[in-house]
Amino acid sequence: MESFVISTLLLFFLSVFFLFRRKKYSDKVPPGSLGLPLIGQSLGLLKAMKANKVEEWFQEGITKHGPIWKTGLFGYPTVVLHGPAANKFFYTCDGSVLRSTQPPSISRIVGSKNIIELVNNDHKRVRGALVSFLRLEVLKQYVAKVDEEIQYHLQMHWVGKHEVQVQTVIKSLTFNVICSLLFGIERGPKREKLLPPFQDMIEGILAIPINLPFTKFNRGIIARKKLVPMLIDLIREKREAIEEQKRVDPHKDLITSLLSIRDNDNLPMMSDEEIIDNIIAVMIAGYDTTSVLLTFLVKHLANNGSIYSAIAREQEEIAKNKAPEEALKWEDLTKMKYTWRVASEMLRINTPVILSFRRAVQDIEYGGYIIPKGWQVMVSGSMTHMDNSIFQNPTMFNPTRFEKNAPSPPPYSFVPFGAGPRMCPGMELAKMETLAMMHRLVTQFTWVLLDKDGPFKRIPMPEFDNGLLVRIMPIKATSMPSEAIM
Ligand code: HEM
Repeated sequence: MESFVISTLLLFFLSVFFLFRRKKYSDKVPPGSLGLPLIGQSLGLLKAMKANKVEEWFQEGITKHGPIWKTGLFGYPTVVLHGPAANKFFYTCDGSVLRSTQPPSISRIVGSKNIIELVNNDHKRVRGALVSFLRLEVLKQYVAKVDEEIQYHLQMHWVGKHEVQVQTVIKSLTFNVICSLLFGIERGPKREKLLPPFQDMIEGILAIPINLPFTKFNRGIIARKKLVPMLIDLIREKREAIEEQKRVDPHKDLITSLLSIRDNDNLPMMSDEEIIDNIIAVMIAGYDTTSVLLTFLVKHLANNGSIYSAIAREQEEIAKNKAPEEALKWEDLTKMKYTWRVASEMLRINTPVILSFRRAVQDIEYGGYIIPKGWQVMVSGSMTHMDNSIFQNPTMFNPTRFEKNAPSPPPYSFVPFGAGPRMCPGMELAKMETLAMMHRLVTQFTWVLLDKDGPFKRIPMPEFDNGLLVRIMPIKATSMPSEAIM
């Protein structure tokens, strides 16, 4: 209760403060209306997200005011920006000008030292440590490990089943890949113990931040308290293994890598607190995003026999040159060019992370306007993805846009993974997981949607009604359908 009262008072004082600053800059801030104090136009945006109409919501603002406009969102006056130049400004601005932010309720669950909260040198240091494991040269050696998790997943959730709730089960796959690859936790009771607090944390992050007993937010805070001792034990075990064995591969898993990495004075690059908050951040950042991409692909392939068949032909060609049980290798993934073009087009048309936020650290001049210090700045990558001056017929699903000889989209117009110093460090892992899963799926199954259009809401990540229910049919080893998938 106490924290609810404090948050309400804080928001009240913030709105009085911003009201005062609005007066100071009233002739220089972008056009638009901040709406009601605190609420602004948050309800309209949330409604548009639920109806999957965020682009329409944006377009309405652009039509009324142009590509730079102001509104009130989630307790803050907000400047909304649109276009590749705006994306460039947003994604490449120094942290001392535009700062990455999360609502305080999120950092309470994820931890105050998580990468999204960090700026300048601290951000560079922690990001460098994460990327030293998540970079392609290191990940390449783990293709077989990811593939092994996928094959186990298919055995557990697909083989012998008639119906599958795709999004629901694929979330368990992304959780298991993270546990295996990033945390080095083998399948079994230890991994299973992590899942309930992790799920409560995710729900807490997405919930209204009211900390009362039995609210989802409260459960998220309690879940963090349960998870942290487990992570402390894990860190202790890994540290002991490094000390005892002396020659432990620093790239054995992400935690071992973060513990092994040293600065120029041979001191640990990250404190244990930073390691904890950032493994939680990576867990959360890599869970929903990749599962959403895979779910959209399954949905699209159910409705589009020719794209399914083209992917299946590419994957069969790869499978033909391997022994039946042989694991996928990095070289196999490099041959999945068409499959990745389809995934890229899916990322364009159904961008998993649709809104990105920053906060102005100082008064900023942009596009002839002032963005006052403390105001929020928001872009939507999806808006440039759907801009018909950049992508012709933007609503048409057309993977040939990403062919080698097709003209590349202008810089900062295709940004499903963001761009600049905060560009997604998990991109290569997401790509690896997506390609390996598509290989295993199309070489073993065909499927049809049981919910006609596979509707979904953004809350804020896309959530499919019924978890995207499909009927699946196994493919006999040698009989690949040549055209449609029934
Ligand atoms: C299809 C899958 C994914 C998509 C579409 C995606 C998208 C994004 C986007 C757009 C950002 C930048 C947000 C901003 O600048 O405001 C981001 C950041 C981030 N992503 Fe991903 N992501 C995906 C998968 C992953 C995975 C698998 C991991 C971890 C293994 C991950 C870890 C992170 C982290 C740690 C950040 C923060 C980076 C920083 O602040 O420097 N992501 N992601």
